[in-house]
Amino acid sequence: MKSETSEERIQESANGGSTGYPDSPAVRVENVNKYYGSFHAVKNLNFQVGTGRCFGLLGPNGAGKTSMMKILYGKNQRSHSGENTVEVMGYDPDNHELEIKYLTGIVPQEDNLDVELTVLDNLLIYSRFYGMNRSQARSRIDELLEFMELGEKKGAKIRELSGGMKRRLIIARALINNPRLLILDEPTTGLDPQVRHHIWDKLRQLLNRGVTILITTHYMEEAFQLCDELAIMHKGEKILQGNPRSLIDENIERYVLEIHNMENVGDIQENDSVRKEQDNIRLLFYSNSHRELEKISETLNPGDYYLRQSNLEDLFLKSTGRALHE
Ligand SMILES: Nc1ncnc2c1ncn2[C@@H]1O[C@H](COP(=O)(O)OP(=O)(O)OP(=O)(O)O)[C@@H](O)[C@H]1O
Repeated sequence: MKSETSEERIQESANGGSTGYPDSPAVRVENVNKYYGSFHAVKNLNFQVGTGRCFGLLGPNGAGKTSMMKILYGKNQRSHSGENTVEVMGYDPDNHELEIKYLTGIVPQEDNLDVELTVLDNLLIYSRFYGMNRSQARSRIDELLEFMELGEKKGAKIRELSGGMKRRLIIARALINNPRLLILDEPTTGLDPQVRHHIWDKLRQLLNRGVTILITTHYMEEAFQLCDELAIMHKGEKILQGNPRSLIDENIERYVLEIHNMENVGDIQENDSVRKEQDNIRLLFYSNSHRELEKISETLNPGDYYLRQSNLEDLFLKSTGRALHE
């Protein structure tokens, strides 16, 4: 039996909703598709997000990440082209949008605050969507502004805030109903490194409190730092999934020699243990043997190259290609 009143729903959300036991996934996606007309934007997607875990969706522009996220919170209808399942905290978004609204917090890609209103009024208006009374809302808002370190901006108009403050406020807003699942679509795009690190720290604190996080990002460092697991999408399809460290270890050579000045580079060939890649500004040699790459580097000017461990960005480019997508 589901809760009837908004207060009960908020309480239920605080207690973990319909999936308040630790082993059940917070999100389950099986064979999900999304068509826009005849365009196939999400293709047979499958993944699960464990309760209290951080799951990342990565992919080039147009890969289908936002389309998938919107399906989860009911802003997009999935296409029913075959047997498929979507469950968010145990609910199907097709017929339980309201329940999901009470259990999740959404940080959309765009800043959709009301610019004419103050920080406080933006949050108060949002609290009404959850049926919170004014005193309940005010104490929650104070708590959240303190958490996101925006207390001093309570009376400020939105247009007086920096980009970083607006993003922090949108995260605070998404937490107003004490959600068990937080969905963030590129939460730190365009922000300076200090704000980005600040937001990562807050997201880690939420994870430590048991909140489940689903995030899309174009920042590989962000995905590596935060995600227990991630899926890389390409043209609507999932092409890789796993723990970030394991994905790197299992899918790309350990070391890379990056050559930035290609003017004086002779014709270095790839061989069985060295793989060559090139983009407009760099020549890259990948190998599991540090020594092999060192040997190549000995033929170069010291300032022209960089020998390092390969990372998530190397894997991302290897798996989704170096050509522009959209
Ligand atoms: N409402 C829509 N109508 C038609 N096509 C759409 C619509 N929304 C998205 N698309 C298309 O679906 C594809 C996937 O878009 P989506 O926004 O899901 O990608 P994304 O991976 O989130 O990209 P980005 O990283 O740029 O945000 C794109 O080709 C996009 O143009």
